[in-house]
Amino acid sequence: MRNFRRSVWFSWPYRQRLVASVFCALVVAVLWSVNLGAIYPVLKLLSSGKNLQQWVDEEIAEQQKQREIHAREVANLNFALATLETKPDTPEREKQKRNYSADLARATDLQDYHASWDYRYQWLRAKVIRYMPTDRFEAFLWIMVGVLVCVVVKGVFEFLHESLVGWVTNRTLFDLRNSFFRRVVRQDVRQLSSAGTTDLMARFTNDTEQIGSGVKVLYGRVVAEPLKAVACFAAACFICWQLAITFVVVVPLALYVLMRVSKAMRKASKKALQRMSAMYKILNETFGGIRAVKGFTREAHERRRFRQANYEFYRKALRLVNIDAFTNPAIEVLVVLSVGLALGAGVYLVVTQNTHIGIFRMCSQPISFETLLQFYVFLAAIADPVRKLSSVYTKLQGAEAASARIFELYDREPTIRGNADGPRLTEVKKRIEFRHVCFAYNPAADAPTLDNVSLTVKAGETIAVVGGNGCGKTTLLALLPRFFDPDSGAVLIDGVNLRTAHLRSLRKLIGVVTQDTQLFDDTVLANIAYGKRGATRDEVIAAAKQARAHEFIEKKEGGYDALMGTAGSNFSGGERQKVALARAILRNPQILILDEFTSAIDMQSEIDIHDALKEFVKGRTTFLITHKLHTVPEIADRVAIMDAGQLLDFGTHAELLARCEPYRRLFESVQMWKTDAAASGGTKESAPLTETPRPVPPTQRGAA
Ligand SMILES: Nc1ncnc2c1ncn2[C@@H]1O[C@H](COP(=O)(O)OP(=O)(O)OP(=O)(O)O)[C@@H](O)[C@H]1O
Repeated sequence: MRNFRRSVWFSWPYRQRLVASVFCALVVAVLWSVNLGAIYPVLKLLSSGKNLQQWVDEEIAEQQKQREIHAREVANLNFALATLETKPDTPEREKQKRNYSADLARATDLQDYHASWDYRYQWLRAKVIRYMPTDRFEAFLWIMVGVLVCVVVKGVFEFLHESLVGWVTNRTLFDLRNSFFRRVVRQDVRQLSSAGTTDLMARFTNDTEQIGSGVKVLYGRVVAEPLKAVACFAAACFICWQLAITFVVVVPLALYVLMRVSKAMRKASKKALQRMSAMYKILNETFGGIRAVKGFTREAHERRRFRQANYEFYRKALRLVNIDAFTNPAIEVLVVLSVGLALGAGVYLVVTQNTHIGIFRMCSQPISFETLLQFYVFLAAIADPVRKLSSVYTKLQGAEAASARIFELYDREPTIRGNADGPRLTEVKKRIEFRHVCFAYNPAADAPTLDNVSLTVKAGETIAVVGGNGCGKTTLLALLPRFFDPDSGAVLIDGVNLRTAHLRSLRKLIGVVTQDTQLFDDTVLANIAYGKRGATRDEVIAAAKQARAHEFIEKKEGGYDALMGTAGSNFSGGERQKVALARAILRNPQILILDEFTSAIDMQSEIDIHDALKEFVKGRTTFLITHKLHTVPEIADRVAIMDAGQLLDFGTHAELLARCEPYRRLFESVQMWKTDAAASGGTKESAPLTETPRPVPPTQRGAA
């Protein structure tokens, strides 16, 4: 339960409310046993043929009579013992002395017992029964009214208890979710992509809900139900503690059963939560990619996948249900066994009117039928809270499994640290340098994604990064904002190793526009303003104009206040890219990374955007990943050509055309493709780089 204890710790700030809830539970427990205790006087009224005053007076007289009898017995035994002391010290005298002493202890005990009951009846007579009507039926009605009042008061305290527990539970979850979010969002890209979005969502929703049920039963039932049981047990002990003790002999067995069940429950809960995560994943993939599903008519395939995941969850959930279902009857059998043991002993005492069972003294005087019945009512009343507690245990185990999943991620320390004391980067003065950089997403399994890449870019340059699919262009530039750190080698800005630099200052220097635009379900205005904290509407509009987005935004119903939909789904791919570009422009970054940012933009807009960019990139260092090589000469100062994680060559367009065979072939093929497209009606907008260039020997590589 270590993990669940950590979840519960989030309630600590609200301990005062918890204490108040425990007080309410205590009042409820006391009133619960008081109500049950009303059975005894009612039985007495019915069975004895006397009113309450007569009954209590008779009881007082009886107790006093018994007390006097035992007091006389004590005096006689004391006298006998004193007489024995005067006789010679023989074994016979010692034996007699022992017998007398035992009798004296018993008689003193009985004298005290009757004295205490005398006192209790006297108290009852003076404080309660004195005010009761002498008519038996009227007295019964009074008792019933008393019970009703107790039930109403109990109801009020029950409500307060539930309400306080509900408040603390929800507040605990609120804080836990916030804290969990804070911890997770700090983690770096590699850690978050390994967890997977849907699994994370499942942990935030389903798992925290499960913890919520655990916390609720902990503060609700785990506190209130034992208090009820304890109150009833105390009342049963008040009647006859020896009989009550026989009730608890089964407790070790019950604890053993609960322990076994808890272990099974914890395992089953963990598996069920994992299956639930898997189901979330399929739902997310299917509905997130619904166009692909429908376009490729894969509904049946998705249905099968979902059915399988759903079936797996159903099986695990069924196991949970079975364990839970087993707990209740098992505990009930044990409770009935305990009640049966205590009741059996009580019935024996009533039937035989004995005070002993074998050598054990069970009570000081024979038990009446009414007393046994009242005793049984208290024991039976313990069964209800105990039964409720048994299901609590299974819930707590579920919460432990969920907490384990939450804290597994919660405790993960980010590998990329903020470097609060590191040098702050405010601008790029001289150069950005990739120095012998090697990187693999999974160093144990994969070949390196980047293999000894060295590249030096002067401040203010625009660099086109080109190469075939999967050659490592995006990965290389992801090292710049430190989405990842190189496995070996270093990335430096003006000689400062980025590993040591102040992370926030570094990221503030950079604006990124990716092909996958990553927009939020908010207004256009909010999406563009995301790039700069506190941006005004005018600034947003100016940025949108530069990104050639203003026109289509104005045409949209709602203009800048139009909602973009989930991941910008209310807008076309090209429009989304223009909004993402406006966001980066608004940030006014020193370093601009444009990763195939015009892949979905039409030819005319692309020409417009390039015109705008020519102005915008002045004074900034810009990296442009592109497959559209025909745009390279007009916008890029130099070109880096990559293949299979290696830098093939680096130089100006003219230099590469002259010395880099793969680049020349690529460029020529793009030119040919463009000419063909123009001849066939010009329907093709731009020429993609389809051919992966062959590596050239290192001697031919351009120096950085
Ligand atoms: N998160 C990831 N985990 C594991 N491997 C990855 C991950 N992202 C990319 N890769 C792999 O790393 C290699 C380089 O990917 P990268 O995205 O850098 O290529 P790219 O040159 O930008 O490709 P493209 O032109 O298609 O965008 C690819 O083989 C890709 O499969």
